[in-house]
Amino acid sequence: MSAHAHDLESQGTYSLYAHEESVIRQAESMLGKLDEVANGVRLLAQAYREGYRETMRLVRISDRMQAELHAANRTLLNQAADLQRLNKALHQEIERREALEHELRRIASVDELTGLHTRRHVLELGEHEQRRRARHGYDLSILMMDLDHFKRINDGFGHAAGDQVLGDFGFLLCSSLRQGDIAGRFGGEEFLAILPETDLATAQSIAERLCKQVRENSTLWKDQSLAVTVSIGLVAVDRDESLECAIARADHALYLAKRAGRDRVMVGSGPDLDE
Ligand SMILES: Nc1nc2c(ncn2[C@@H]2O[C@H](COP(=O)(O)OP(=O)(O)OP(=O)(O)O)[C@@H](O)[C@H]2O)c(=O)[nH]1
Repeated sequence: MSAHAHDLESQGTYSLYAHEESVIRQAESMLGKLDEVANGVRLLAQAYREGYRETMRLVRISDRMQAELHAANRTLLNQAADLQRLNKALHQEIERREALEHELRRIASVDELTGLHTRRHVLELGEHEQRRRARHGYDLSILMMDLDHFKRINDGFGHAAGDQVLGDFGFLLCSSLRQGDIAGRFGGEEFLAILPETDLATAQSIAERLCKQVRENSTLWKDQSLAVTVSIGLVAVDRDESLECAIARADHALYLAKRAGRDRVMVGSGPDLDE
């Protein structure tokens, strides 16, 4: 025993296993470090799990958003197809209305029986002509015509025969006027012609010629020849006179033609002399 060991022993603190204890202490210290490492690994694993959970949450949100976007896209496509269908239907409806409007305008302006302008339309065109003439100062004449004893045609041969006579007169009137003249059916068997750039003398010769043509032509109706004549009242529209006044004067001249025996042309008096 060394003197030092002897001293320690004598003090009662000497350990026989000092070396082993040192090894154990080192091992314990290592175990402590291993614990620290294990704790670190646990923390890392925890962080990894949380990160993974967050990633999965984001993936789920992204999937949901994608599905929603897909659905929204499908809805938009459906809506676009609906809009296209609606647009097509609207176009068809617009076209249908335009055709209807066109047909209504045609019905309102063309007399079915004679192919001439209707009363309303011939008046519109006459007003337009009167305004044009007021600006440019050319002559303007009007003829008011009425088939004579027309009732006899209807009564004797039937309404359809009367319609045929009216149609034939419309055709004759149209073909005896110039391009630019305006002819309309004013009432049942009454007609109005507006002759722009035509003075009274020219209008009179046109009216006389028409009177003669009607007299010389007849309507063929079921192997029968239906003769008819026409009476005509004629005026030259005065400067600043309204179309309405001029028509009233022509109507009065027509009345005088009827009273004088029909089948003739009567020239109306001037607006100042006309009562
Ligand atoms: N067929 C047919 N007849 C019509 C039409 N519109 C009117 N009328 C007839 O025309 C005839 C006109 O007769 P009135 O007004 O007495 O005149 P009118 O027999 O021509 O005798 P005046 O005018 O005096 O020469 C009536 O019988 C009406 O029924 C029509 O669109 N078609």
